[in-house]
Amino acid sequence: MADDILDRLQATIASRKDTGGESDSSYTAQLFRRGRGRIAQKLGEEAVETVIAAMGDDAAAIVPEAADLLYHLLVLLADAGLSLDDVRAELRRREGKSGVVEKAARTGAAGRPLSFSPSQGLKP
Ligand SMILES: N=c1c2ncn([C@@H]3O[C@H](COP(=O)(O)OP(=O)(O)OP(=O)(O)O)[C@@H](O)[C@H]3O)c2ncn1[C@@H]1O[C@H](COP(=O)(O)O)[C@@H](O)[C@H]1O
Repeated sequence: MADDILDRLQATIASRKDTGGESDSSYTAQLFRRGRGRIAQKLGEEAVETVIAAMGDDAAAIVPEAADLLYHLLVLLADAGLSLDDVRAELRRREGKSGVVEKAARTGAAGRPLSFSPSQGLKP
């Protein structure tokens, strides 16, 4: 059995997908049955609940919301035929590359904040 809880959870989710989403007693199977739109909607709800918890005073309240978020993200990845390894590979590709430098290369804005004027909108 995998050491890491995320790997074990991913394996459980994959096994629910393999059953063809038939089990009534499995929330994961129900999600697969309802399809990508429902899974994405639940992920969005859990993200909003995480944000709401983050805006409160109780840091510990973020933890269960983060767990809901990660669980639903793993279901979404599985539904799309992807896995944590795909995300790990992307994170490895980014490793050591500053987010500020990456953004500057993408926008040409050298990390400067955008300015706003009513006539011209947002400009770097
Ligand atoms: N980690 C989780 C997990 N986190 C959250 N959830 C479910 O996600 C749902 C979260 O949705 P909400 O908070 O909006 O609650 P809700 O109102 O009941 O949800 P909806 O009716 O709106 O869908 C709840 O039903 C939770 O029980 C999870 N369900 C399952 N797992 C893991 O998945 C495994 C397999 O679960 P089953 O597929 O149910 O056997 C379990 O052993 C756990 O390890």
